[in-house]
Amino acid sequence: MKYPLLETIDFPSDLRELPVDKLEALAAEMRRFIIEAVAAKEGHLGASLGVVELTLALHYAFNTPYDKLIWDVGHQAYGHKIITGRRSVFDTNRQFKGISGFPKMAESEYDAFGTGHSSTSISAALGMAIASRLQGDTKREHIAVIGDASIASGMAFEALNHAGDSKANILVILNDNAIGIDPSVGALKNYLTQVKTGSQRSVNIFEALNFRYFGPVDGHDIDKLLEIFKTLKKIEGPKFLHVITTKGKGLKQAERDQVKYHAPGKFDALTGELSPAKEAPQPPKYQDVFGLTLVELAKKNPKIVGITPAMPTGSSMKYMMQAFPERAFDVGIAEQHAVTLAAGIAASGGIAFCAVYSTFLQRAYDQLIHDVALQKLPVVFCIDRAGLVGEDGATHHGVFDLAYLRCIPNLIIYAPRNEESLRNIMFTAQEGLDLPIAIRYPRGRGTVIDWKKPFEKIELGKAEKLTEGDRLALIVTGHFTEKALKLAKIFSGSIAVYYFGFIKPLDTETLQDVFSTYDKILTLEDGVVKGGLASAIAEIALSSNYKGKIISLGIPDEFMEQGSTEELYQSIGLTDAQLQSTIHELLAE
Ligand SMILES: Cc1ncc(C[n+]2csc(CCOP(=O)(O)OP(=O)(O)O)c2C)c(N)n1
Ligand SMILES: CC(=O)[C@@H](O)[C@H](O)COP(=O)(O)O
Ligand SMILES: [Mg+2]
Repeated sequence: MKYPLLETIDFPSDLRELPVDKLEALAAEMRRFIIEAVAAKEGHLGASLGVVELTLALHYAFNTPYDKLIWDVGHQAYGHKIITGRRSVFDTNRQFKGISGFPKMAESEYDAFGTGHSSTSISAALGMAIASRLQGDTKREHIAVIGDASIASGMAFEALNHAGDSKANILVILNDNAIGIDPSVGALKNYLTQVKTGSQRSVNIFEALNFRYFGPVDGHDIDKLLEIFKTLKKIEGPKFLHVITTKGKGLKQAERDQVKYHAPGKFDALTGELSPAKEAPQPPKYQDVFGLTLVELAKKNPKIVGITPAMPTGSSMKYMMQAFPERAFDVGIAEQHAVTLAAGIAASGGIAFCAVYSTFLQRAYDQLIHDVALQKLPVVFCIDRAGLVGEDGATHHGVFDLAYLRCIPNLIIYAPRNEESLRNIMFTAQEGLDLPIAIRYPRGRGTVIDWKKPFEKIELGKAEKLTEGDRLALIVTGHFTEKALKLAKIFSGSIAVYYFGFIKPLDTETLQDVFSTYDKILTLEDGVVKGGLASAIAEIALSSNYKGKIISLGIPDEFMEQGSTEELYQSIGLTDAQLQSTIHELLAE
């Protein structure tokens, strides 16, 4: 047997049959299992390696699934999945039609709450604890395992504030490894460092919030964890356990380069070395174009300030942070704060470029409306990971932004068709706007660009006709414009491609031309059709009494699961080949 102990554990009930002295060996097997699985299939590595002992100790000591265990973010729950009925399908982790890379209630009764976005676990656990109490069950434990970066988020603080003033049976376990995806930031991080080094002698802030505080304890010492859990199980009410772990524990490279090995892509399971990069020259990532262009612009424009909530590497804001440490801020997992901080900078004459993943910007919706748009503060939102993101799945796809932004007055919304137009809109925005702008672009690489090409100012609100064609108007936005151009080539002379970079303000003049010329319009976008570009066009078509046919392609009205973007496109008819046959049918009508 490759994993003699692990293969005997299908569920936590099996685990609880093992003598305690076997748990360390089991932990070593679990670690090896995770390393082999992630090396081959990719995924989040460091976080799961760091909580192997904690995972085993929790399921050993507590009566899951009766006791509720919630993993904050959930990217560290691979070990949990492996011992809760999913070992045999773990090779499908994050794959199309496979298991999710995050806890998911529909997947297992052991996944007490679905996660993916951070800092929700304490609120959810508290809600469950209140419900248990109301149902007369005072014995059930409700456990939130939350990382040091995630606990610094406002939402986690709101929950601590509430929980500490309750009698709820809640155990908050702070898994402190001093890093998020990038190094943790902020005063709380400094405080936690002082607690760990013993230099913090004043009041314990968690005790001050009325939690029974335990720790700090070595989170890789199973015996110690079990001993503390024994004590904690006897205590009713809110409890807080501070656990110290090492992210990437057990794989040398992952411990050494914790940022890279957060989600390292494919690597050699034996050596830990990353798979070599592809040899063929590749177009740059949108993220790098964003990050390097920002530095280029900031060199000339001292008003520019960069902000990212906890994603300096992912968004490439790190380039600005390296070049201008005084003018670029990683504010931690604090999307709401990031947006209002940007509003404050704009209110005082600065030009704030706020880089946020589309899915995480959902957190800051009120700030967008109330603090930015209502006051016409010209913040530049660089909305990264717009569209389908792939293997992270439903929690992370950035498909709602066009719909949720389009209804906000005063907001300009632009989706560059390639990296060159991303550079040009950034240039245009920093020249000075009267209104805020949201620039949305996808994860990954686009087309080859000429970095030396001088910037060109983009005319706000203007659509472009990119190809001539007499039978069908194809209205497209964002990076899907490349798809549209390929189609125009195939159906040469038949399809007129209109690139609507601006979803708001919408170029109604060009639209009227389209309405008066074509009796068939196809709209194409990588966002939800309901509320996005398609809806914008339909609204004007209705008010213009357009009598032709409009077909709208994009993300349907359902949550898309995980898979490669190509597999996901295939599942909704958006591959190049499927689009070609759709157009073929349309033209044949
Ligand atoms: C609201 C939100 N913002 C950003 C992220 C991206 N993100 C995922 S994991 C992570 C870092 C989490 O760090 P920590 O809580 O310390 O857990 P660790 O990875 O160290 O186990 C971040 C920023 C997210 N999932 N949710
Ligand atoms: C768990 C989480 O939220 C992040 O690690 C996320 O998976 C990052 O996504 P990117 O890989 O697109 O930066
Ligand atoms: Mg951490």
